[in-house]
Amino acid sequence: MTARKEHGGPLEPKVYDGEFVEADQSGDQSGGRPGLAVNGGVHGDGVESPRAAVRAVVVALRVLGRWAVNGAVGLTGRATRRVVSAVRRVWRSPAGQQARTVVAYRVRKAPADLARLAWFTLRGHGRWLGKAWTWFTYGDLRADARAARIAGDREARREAQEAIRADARARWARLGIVLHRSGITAVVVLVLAVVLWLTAAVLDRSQMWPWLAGVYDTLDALVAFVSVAGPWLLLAMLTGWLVAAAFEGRDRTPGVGWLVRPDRDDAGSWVDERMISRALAHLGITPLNKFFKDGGELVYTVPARKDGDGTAAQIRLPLGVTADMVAGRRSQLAANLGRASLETWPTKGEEDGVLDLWVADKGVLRGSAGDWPLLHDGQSDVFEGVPFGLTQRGLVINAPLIGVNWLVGGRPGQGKSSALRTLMLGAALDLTVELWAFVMGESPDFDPFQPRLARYRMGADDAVAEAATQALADLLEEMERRGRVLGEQPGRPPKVSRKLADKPGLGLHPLVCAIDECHELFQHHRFGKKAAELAVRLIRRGRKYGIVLLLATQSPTKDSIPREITRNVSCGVAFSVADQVANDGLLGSGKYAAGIRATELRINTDRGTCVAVGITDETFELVRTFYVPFEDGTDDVSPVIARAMALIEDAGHSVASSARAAIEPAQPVAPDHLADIAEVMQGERRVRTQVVLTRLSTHNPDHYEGWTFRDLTAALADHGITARKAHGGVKAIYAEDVAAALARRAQHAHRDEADGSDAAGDADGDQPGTRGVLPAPSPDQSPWTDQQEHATGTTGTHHPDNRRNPGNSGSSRGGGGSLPDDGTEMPGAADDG
Ligand SMILES: Nc1ncnc2c1ncn2[C@@H]1O[C@H](COP(=O)(O)OP(=O)(O)OP(=O)(O)O)[C@@H](O)[C@H]1O
Repeated sequence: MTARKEHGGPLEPKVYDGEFVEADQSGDQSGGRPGLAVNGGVHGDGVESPRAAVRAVVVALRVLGRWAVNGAVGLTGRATRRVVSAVRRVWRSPAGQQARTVVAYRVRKAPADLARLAWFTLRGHGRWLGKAWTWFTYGDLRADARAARIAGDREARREAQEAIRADARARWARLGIVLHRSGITAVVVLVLAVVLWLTAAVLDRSQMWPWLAGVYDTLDALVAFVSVAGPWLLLAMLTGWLVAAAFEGRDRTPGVGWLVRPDRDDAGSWVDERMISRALAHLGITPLNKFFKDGGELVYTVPARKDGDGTAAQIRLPLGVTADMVAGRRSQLAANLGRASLETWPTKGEEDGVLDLWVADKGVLRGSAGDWPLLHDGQSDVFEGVPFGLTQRGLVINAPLIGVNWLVGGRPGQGKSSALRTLMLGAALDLTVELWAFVMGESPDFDPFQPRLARYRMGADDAVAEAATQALADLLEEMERRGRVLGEQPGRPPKVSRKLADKPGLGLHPLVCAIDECHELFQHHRFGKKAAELAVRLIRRGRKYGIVLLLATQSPTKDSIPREITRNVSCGVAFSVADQVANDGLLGSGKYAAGIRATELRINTDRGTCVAVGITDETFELVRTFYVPFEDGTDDVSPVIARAMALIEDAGHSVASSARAAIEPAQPVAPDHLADIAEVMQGERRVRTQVVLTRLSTHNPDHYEGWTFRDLTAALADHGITARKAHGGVKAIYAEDVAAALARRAQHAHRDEADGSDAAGDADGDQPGTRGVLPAPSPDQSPWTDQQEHATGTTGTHHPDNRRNPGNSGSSRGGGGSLPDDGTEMPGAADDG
C-alpha cells in the first residue's frame, strides 16, 4: 500500500489506508519525503527500509499524542468550568448556606466541644475506675446483701453472701490458671529467644540451614516492620483508648428522639419513657437533676402507653421529689415534651411521690366534642347519668345527677350556661324529673325550656332573687317531707332509688333545680344570706332525697359563694379561670397545687372545655363539653324540649305549657333577725340599741323601718339575748351575746341535720358518673321501660291537689309536683291555683 501525501495545512490530518494521522508541524519529518504511516507495522508498498518505518511510527505516535493532549486540555477546561459552576450553585443554594452556617457554628463551638470531650474522657476514666473498684470489691453483690439486710430478707442476704464467696473462689481459681499459663508461655518464649540468640552468635546466616535462615529473615522483617509502624500503632491504640474513655464518660441522659428527628410522621402522638425522663430531667428541680446526674433511672410503675387520645404513664419519683413539684413546672414539662400546657397533665398519683402523667396527642383537644348524643333521639335516666362531654381520653362522660350537686364556674363567656343547659336537657329527657330554673340576670339561656319547667324565673330584679330564695326554702321543706316518706318505707331505705322514684304516690321523683349566675343571689343585699344558708343545708342533705342543685357562677370567690357550698358540692366544674383562688373555689382546695388547674385553659380558645372533679371515679377530668346551641338564630334546644314534651304526652300525661309560664310570685322570705343584728354590729364590741335600730332600718328598710325597741327586744329574746346596760345607763347589745346565740343556733342546726340523716339511714355516698359509654339513643334501661313495669303509666307522683305544686297547676304531669304531700302548705302556693 502506498502512502499518499494529501495537500493541506501543517496540522491537517492525512489519511493512510483508512487510518488518519495529523501532519507534523514541521511538515516534513522524513527528510523531505512524504511522511509515512504503517498499518500495523507491516511493510507496505513504497516502504524503503525498517528505519523509515520506525520513524514513521514515531511521527505517528507524536502526532497522536499531541492530538490527545490537546483534546484532553479542551475537555479538562470544559469539565473544570462545569465543576466550578456546579460548586458555585451549591455554595449559593439554601442548603449550601445552611451547611455553611452549621459549619461556622460548629467551628465556633469547637472549643466548647473539645472541653466537653475532654470532660467525657476524664469522666470515662473515673467510671472505669469505679467499675474496676466495684469488680474488685464485689460492690454489686455487697449492695444486694445490704438491701436484703435492710429489707430484713435473710434468705436473700444469705444468697448474696454465698454468691460473693463463690465469685471470689472462682475468680482466684481463674487467676491461678491465667498466671500458670502465662508463666509457661514466658518460659518457652525465653528459652526460644536464648537459643536463637546463641545460634545467631555461633553461626553465620549463610552457614545455616535454609529454613533456619528463613526464620531469622522473618524475625528481621518483623522487627523492621515494628520499628517503622510501631509509633503509628501506638498512636492508634492511644486514640482508641481516648475514644473509648470519652464514650464511657458520655452524657447518659436520655435523648428526645423526635427532637433530633422532628420530621417523624408520628412526632405529634409519640411519647415514650425516654422522652418523659428527658423532659423531667430538664425541669430545673434540684433533687431530680442530681438524680439524673448520678446516672439514676426513673421507675415507671405504669410504662408509657396509649390512653384514649394521648399517652399515660405513672412514675415513681426519686427521693426528695413530689408530684406537686413536677405539677408546679407544668409549662416547662409541656415545652420539653413539645406540647401545649393544656395538653400536658402532671398530677399527683396515689402517693405524693407518684406522678400520674397524661399527655394529649398534639392538637386533639382543639376539636369540638361533636353532637350531643341525645340531640335527635333517645331518652335519659338521671340515675344513670346524662351525657355531658368527652374526657381528655375521648370517652363520653355520663355525668351523675342523682346523689350529687354541681357548681359550675369560670370566666364570662366560656361555656358555663351552655354546660348547665346540657345537664338540664339531659334531665329533661328523663320523664320523671321535675325541673326548676332560675337565671339571676337578663339572659334567655333557659327560655326554650319553659314548657318543661315547673318553675322558671329570669331577671336581675329583686323579685327573681326572692323567688329563687323561696324555691330553696321550698326544696328544703320538700327534703324534710321526703326524709319522712323514706323513713316510712319498708326497710327504711337510705336514699331515693330509681324504683322509689318511680313509685306512684310517694313523690320521690328527681327534682333538679338550676340557678345560673348564683353569685348574684348569694350576694343579694336582702335575700343573699338566707339563700346561702338554705343552699348550704340543701347541698349537705338533699342529695339523698333526689333533690339536685345545679349552680353556675362567674365568680367563685369566698365572698360570692359561701364557703360551705364550695366545700360540699360533689361535682366541681371549672371553665377557664383566672387564678388559684377561683380554681380551688370550684374544684376543691389543694387541687391547684396537685396540678388540677383550670388556669391552664385559655380564655376563648378553650371555650367549652372544662376541668371537672367528682363526675367520674378519676381524680379529675378534662372535659370538652357537648354544645347544644341556642344563639344567633340557631335553636337546637327547643326541638329537644318539644321531644321531651311529646314523650310526656305519649306517656299519657297532659302538660299544660301555658301554666308553666305563670310561675307563682314567691312569698317574701322572712329576714334572719339574728344574722342581721350580727351584721349591723359591724364587728364592734357593743352597740347601743338605738344605733342598732337605725342600722337595721338602713340595712333592710322594707322590713325594719318602723321597728321599735319593743320589736328589737322581742327579736333578741327569741334568741336568748337581752340588751344590757352600758356606761351611762344606756342599753346596748354586746357582740359576745350575739356570737353565743349564733353558735347555739348553728349547734342546733347541726344536731337537727344529724338527726335527719339518722332518720333516713346512711347514704352510700356520692355516685360518680361513668365514662367511656356512649349512651345508646334509646337506652336499654330507659326510665320509660321501668315505668311500664310499674303499670301506672305515670312517672313519679300524681298530686290530686295541684295547689301544692304550682308548677303543675291545672294538669297532672309526669314527675308530679314536689311540694309537700303531707298536708303542709308550701309558702309559695298561696297565690296559686
Ligand atoms: N361546649 C361548647 N362548644 C363550643 N362552643 C361553646 C361551648 N360552650 C359554649 N360555647 C360558646 O361560648 C359562648 C358562651 O357560652 P355561655 O353563654 O355558656 O358562656 P357563659 O360562661 O355562661 O357566659 P356568661 O358568664 O357571660 O353567661 C356560646 O355562645 C357558644 O358560642
